[in-house]
Amino acid sequence: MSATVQTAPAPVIVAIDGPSGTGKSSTSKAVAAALGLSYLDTGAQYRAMTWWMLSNGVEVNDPAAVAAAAGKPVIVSGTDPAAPTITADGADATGPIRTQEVTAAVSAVSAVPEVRARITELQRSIAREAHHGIVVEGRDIGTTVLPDADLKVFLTASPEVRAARRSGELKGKDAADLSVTREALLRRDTADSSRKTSPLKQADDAVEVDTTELTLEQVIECVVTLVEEKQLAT
Ligand SMILES: Nc1ncnc2c1ncn2[C@@H]1O[C@H](COP(=O)(O)OP(=O)(O)O)[C@@H](O)[C@H]1O
Ligand SMILES: Nc1ccn([C@H]2C[C@H](O)[C@@H](COP(=O)(O)OP(=O)(O)O)O2)c(=O)n1
Repeated sequence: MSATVQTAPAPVIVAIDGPSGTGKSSTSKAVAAALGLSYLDTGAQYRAMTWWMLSNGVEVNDPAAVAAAAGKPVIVSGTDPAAPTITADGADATGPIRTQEVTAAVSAVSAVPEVRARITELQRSIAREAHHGIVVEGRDIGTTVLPDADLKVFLTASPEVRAARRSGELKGKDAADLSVTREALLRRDTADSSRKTSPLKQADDAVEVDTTELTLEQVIECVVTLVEEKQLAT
């Protein structure tokens, strides 16, 4: 009698990059939940680093001061897509990292090479430890952090649609009008795309998905299909 040996499927690594408001977080969480994978929001890590610096009196527009402090905070990400968490030195950073103050400072902090080196190392170790696979979303995942990812997706959408999505989220909190949100978003795109160290950029082997005319459900379905196709091909 011959025994059939069942081998667990190899962990799948999915990189989802793109500018703000294209749907990276919503899509990545849903895809990870649907496929039983872990989830990592790398933007939350840069935001947590920025929040820690602002809270600890580091001059965020002084790259030398930011570089000197980059090794100090202990940043921990919980990777359950149903309840992702983020802490800095043990303090819950979930709420504070979404303030306008952090959003306005995060591009400057994340452009500093010492910050990127530290957080990139953290991201790679989280991906290595994800035994069932992981969806990692950010700006430089496909190009720099996980260049050997099994699937790379680059989400895009028109600036108008992205601003409308963001401003829909802000209502009742930091209500900013649409044009202010649009300008802030485009400023951040320019800063993130033009920095020297691992700028926001589509990887050569990424699949581009323009979400302008798609519902969130359609984007999720499209990415789930792309992951399943990769899994079947290996
Ligand atoms: N395809 C879509 N259609 C409509 N709204 C969307 C779509 N994708 C995302 N959203 C909404 O837009 C907002 C920003 O999405 P999010 O996933 O945070 O984007 P990102 O992580 O790229 O900044 C959220 O409120 C989300 O629900
Ligand atoms: N892999 C990453 C992820 C984010 N960043 C930086 C640049 C982004 O403007 C900020 C915030 O990222 P986040 O994904 O939270 O931003 P949005 O949700 O798209 O507004 O962090 C980065 O430099 N590299």
